[in-house]
Amino acid sequence: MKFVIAPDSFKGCMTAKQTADAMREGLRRVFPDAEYVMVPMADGGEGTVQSLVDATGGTLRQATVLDPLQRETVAEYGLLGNDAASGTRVSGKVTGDAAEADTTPAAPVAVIEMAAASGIQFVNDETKNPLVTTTYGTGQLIRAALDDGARTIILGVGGSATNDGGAGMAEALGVRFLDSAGNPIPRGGGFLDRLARIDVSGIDPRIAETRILIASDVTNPLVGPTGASAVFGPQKGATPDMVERLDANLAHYAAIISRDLGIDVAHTPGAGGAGGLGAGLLAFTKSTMRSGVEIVSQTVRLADRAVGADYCFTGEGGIDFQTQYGKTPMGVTRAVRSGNPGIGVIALAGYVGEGIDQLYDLGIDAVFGIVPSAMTLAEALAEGPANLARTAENVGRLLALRDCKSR
Ligand SMILES: O=C(O)[C@H](O)CO
Repeated sequence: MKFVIAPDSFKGCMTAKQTADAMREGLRRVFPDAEYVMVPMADGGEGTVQSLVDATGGTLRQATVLDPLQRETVAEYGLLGNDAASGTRVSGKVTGDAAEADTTPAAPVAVIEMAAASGIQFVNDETKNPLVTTTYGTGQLIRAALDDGARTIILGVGGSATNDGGAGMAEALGVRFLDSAGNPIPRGGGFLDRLARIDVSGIDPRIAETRILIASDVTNPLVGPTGASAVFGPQKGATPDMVERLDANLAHYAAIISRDLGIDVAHTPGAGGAGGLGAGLLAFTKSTMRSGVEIVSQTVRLADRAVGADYCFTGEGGIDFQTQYGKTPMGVTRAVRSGNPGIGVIALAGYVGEGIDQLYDLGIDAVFGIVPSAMTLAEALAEGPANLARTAENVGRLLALRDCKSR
């Protein structure tokens, strides 16, 4: 028997690696001699750095950067390791779009979550203010990864405190945003109306050799009623007046980008991710926007690793109808089925919500909740690993029975 174990984290309870370990522990009680292919997963959101570092035997790195309010903080990012896919080095070899730009095959691949430097967790009800928050720290993280030699960067976009169109990120990489007198404008989305000219002559030359894979959590455009400011501004503290001002500023920013760089970012799907960081990345770097779980699946070569497997166990803290929209269990299902159409896919979750029957139609064979009885959230979190292992064991018992009967 061969199992692929490819879950996301159970947020607040277990990392993806701990989740995978608990699943394997349960299955091992039934199938002690089975082969287990361990692939901790993520969808580009929180936990992506940890999962990819764990999946590839990579390293966690730290850099001192500015948080969204321009206070110094230490943020983590990752460099992928060599043992992603059955010992095959991942270095610079993300298949698909990234491979084309991979001018330095031996260069490490970095993984960054923008929220590590510019996330909403850095502000509170008193300090959140998307007029002034900046993605400068995300640019500093990119720089740190370049210093490490990375020329392919997987960048998780989302969970931000910012609405600056990625101008802060670009500034940290050497782009200058100037007013009509030729002076730099202040950082923050509230000041982009002062932008008269963009000067890219000082951009870090390594950016031209670097492919950035944007793993965005949304497909919203930069501006308009479904844009960054209107949809995500309020959660960052924007009042209706501020939303209007921020949206107008991003439209002005997009117009100057179009005039000075010849790139249209106003309406590109995903450009509105993380307060328009998606737009800034598309404008100032060699970036490609992709589904986060697809990027992660390709990076760890999940489809290849599922060849010959009987079952794939995946899962996430919560599973419901939204799982079909780019969440890890769905992405894992697509990836393993592409390499192995006959594989059985079983999803385990802490919470099972409405609409999971849609997932059956999309290829997930069965979904199981792991909580055995009514309990508080604190209890469910504390007992998560044991509950998960027990559920995996019980599903394993069913599989063993089926196996036995079919013989
Ligand atoms: O950071 C944000 O604005 C949201 O997560 C959407 O990307």
